[in-house]
Amino acid sequence: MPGIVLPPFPEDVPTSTLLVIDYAKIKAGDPEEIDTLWTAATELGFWYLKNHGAEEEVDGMFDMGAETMALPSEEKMKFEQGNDGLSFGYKYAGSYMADHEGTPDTSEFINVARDDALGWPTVRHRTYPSTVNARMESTVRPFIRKAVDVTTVLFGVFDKKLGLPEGTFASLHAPDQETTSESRCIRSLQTSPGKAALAPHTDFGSLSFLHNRLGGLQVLPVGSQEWQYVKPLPGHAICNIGDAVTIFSGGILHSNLHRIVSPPKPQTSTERWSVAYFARPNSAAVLEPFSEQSSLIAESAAKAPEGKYNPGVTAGEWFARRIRAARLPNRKGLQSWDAGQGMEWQNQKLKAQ
Ligand SMILES: O=C(O)CCC(=O)C(=O)O
Ligand SMILES: [Fe+2]
Repeated sequence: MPGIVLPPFPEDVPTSTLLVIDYAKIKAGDPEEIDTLWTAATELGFWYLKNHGAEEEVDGMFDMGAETMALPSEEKMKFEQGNDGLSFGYKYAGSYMADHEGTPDTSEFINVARDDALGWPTVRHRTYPSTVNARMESTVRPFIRKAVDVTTVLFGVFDKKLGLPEGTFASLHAPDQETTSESRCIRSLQTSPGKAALAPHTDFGSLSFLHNRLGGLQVLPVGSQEWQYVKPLPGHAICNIGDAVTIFSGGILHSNLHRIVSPPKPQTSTERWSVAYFARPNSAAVLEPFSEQSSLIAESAAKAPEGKYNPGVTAGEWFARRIRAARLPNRKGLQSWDAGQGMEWQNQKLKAQ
């Protein structure tokens, strides 16, 4: 959104200090930068990423999101995700639960499957609104390609640090394998004070590459009782670890709880938009620690309570279960809320209320 001056992020709200990682240095193999990335990925599980080289594509994605959300509701609803565990397509605000009481969320999404964007014009999963199709080649595919490159480089660091054979994580995110990986544009509508626009959750997949212009994203660091804002920094992406990578690493890499609330004053009445890419494992990959390939992982997994990192499902099944459980029309009381929130939720449930 070039040219639009946004109100500043305030100085007087609790704010998380994320480490800043220089992607150019990571790519060049800088050992100090790699160590800082490792600290970020194993402690908070969130970090800023600068010099990622995707700014132009990200701007295009914000435009695509705005064009799509401006379509008449009945047009968007032709591409709605439904209640069967699919996340590609349009999600209307109010289709997810924002809390355990079943309050409707206030975030609207347009998600495009990696496989549909890379395979365009062949339809691999589903079709999309005209505004997405019009930008599939000029915007969506280039953004997804950049995001795939960035996440692949970061996965390479995780292979090395975890003592895994080179290419382990890359082959779990192979371009020729079916995946739930997707791009997302979000419009979050204002909520009443104290209510989330998107419920507390850990991300389902492997690694998220997020772009914010306004505040509203909050993290709940382990051991903290207080939600902390993540301040958007121009040109910096926000990256975070998802549950699948926590499982594969036997808990070494950390997926942290986060949520969206209304932007803090003086940003509150400005409409909030985000753009993201979610790298997720091949749908057929079984979610379990790579204990046989790495003694570090074996050691860490052995310390965890029985079954914690062995959900006994594939990445595709895990993902569909969580999406189904997040949908308000599928609500069956507290149980379905819990099932939708992910791994960290099980540990920090009480704190997050
Ligand atoms: O909009 C944001 O800042 C975060 C979105 C998010 O957490 C998600 O879509 O999983
Ligand atoms: Fe998230």
